[in-house]
Amino acid sequence: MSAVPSSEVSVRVDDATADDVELALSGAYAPGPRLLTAPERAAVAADGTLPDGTGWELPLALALPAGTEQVTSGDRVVLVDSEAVPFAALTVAEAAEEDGHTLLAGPLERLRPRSPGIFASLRLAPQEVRGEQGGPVLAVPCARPLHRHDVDAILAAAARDGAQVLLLGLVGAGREVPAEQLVRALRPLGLRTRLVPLPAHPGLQPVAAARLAVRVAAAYGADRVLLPHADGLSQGVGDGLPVPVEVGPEGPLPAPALAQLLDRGEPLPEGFTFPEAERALRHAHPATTERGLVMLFTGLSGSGKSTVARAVVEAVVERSDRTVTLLDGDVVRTMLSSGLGFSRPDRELNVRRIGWVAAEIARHGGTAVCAPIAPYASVRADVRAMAERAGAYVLVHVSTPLQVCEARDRKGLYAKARAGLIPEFTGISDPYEAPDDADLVLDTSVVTLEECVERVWRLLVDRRLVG
Ligand SMILES: Nc1ncnc2c1ncn2[C@@H]1O[C@H](COP(=O)(O)OS(=O)(=O)O)[C@@H](OP(=O)(O)O)[C@H]1O
Ligand SMILES: Nc1ncnc2c1ncn2[C@@H]1O[C@H](COP(=O)(O)OP(=O)(O)O)[C@@H](O)[C@H]1O
Repeated sequence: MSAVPSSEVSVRVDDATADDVELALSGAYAPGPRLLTAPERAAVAADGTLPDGTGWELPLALALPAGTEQVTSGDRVVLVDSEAVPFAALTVAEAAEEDGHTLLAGPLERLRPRSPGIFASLRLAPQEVRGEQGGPVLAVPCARPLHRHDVDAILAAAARDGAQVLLLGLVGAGREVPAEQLVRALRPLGLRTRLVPLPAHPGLQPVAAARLAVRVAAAYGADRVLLPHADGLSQGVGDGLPVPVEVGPEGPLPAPALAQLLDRGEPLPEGFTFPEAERALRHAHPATTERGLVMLFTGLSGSGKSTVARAVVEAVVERSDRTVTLLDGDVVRTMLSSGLGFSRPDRELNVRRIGWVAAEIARHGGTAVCAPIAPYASVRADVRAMAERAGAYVLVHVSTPLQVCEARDRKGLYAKARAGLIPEFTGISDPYEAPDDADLVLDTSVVTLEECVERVWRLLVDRRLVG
């Protein structure tokens, strides 16, 4: 039995961290079920080994979210996933300050299983997969559909070595192709497929990411590994691991050319891929004219956000096949954000909610047009991140000067704000942080409504967001 912890806090972790913890707990990660200490992380980052010489790439630790009570060595931290399941616990061995964050290290233990997710039967622990087969195993870690030339190379390599093929569909957080589409693309190949929740690690160098995939494949029982689309990365693997065979680098259609055809919704070259792979790709990467879209109009009260946004919605509906939802300030504040006021936390929550709903609309291929003041740059950055994960994002700054907005004073609010009757009024007694990342700036004191609409439309046409 473990010692009684000095204190216990709960920390909600993002999906990528939860996936990493899951792999550490399942035995797929070389350091075992634990998060790495500062010296270990430094060694891993510097030369791809733990201090004891074991090869390892991932400097896995837990950043304590801002606002969480401080923890120290000996405390227990319960990790809660995005479905609110307290699935693991960390006994803190080290709490180190790094780049303004507290990074926690120490042993992990499982508290309860996480929701297995879709295709649960394909998600097995390394030891279960290792127990499934005899003889040599050629593993192929894949994060995107395999095309004909990949499959030809896989089958040739397997035949050469008399090996069975094991497709490891990498499906963790941040992956380009969602799990369901990857499985649909891989299944018809008739090869043994297992899903591994290895998230994308944007901080890792490509060589390190490739090595990590090879190590995880080895943990799943592979003695040979094939990296599709590896583009020379396998040169850097070595280290006593199965030497990966490479397909590639790109096959007959380089990735940028493939992306361009998908962007334009044009046909792929005859015989390049399988129908299921093409379907999966088009689903994950729709033509730009069919991709979800979030447009955010930001600006002072009275700047013209609602007026321009409404006119843009009408133009988009009249001129394109897009279906549009207008998240207008009034509707949002009476429905989605009813009860919220205008303090900084309330405004942040209001704008985040708008961004979340808009991103969901975009995720399903729709168009969301939003027109809140959205005065804070940090929250607009969050909205941009949510939207870009789901589709395209366009930020329009309606930059009409304060004096003009105040002179318009359609709702009589500026007069009240000046009289001190409305506290925290944007532009008068509350800040507005003008964006420096706007795609378009419209000053409605000098640009007519018709011209505003045409400028937005031209931007959409230039970006191929409307056909
Ligand atoms: N204190 C204060 N500051 C700014 N605005 C105020 C305030 N109190 C009420 N209103 C009215 O609320 C509208 C702004 O709401 P938003 O949801 O767009 O604001 S925010 O993005 O959450 O900051 C805004 O509407 P618009 O004129 O359409 O922008 C105002 O009419
Ligand atoms: N070029 C223009 N574009 C948009 N609105 C304009 C323009 N010129 C004048 N206006 C007027 O400015 C006011 C803007 O109000 P509104 O669209 O509700 O702003 P917001 O949503 O930013 O508070 C409206 O009365 C509108 O008729």
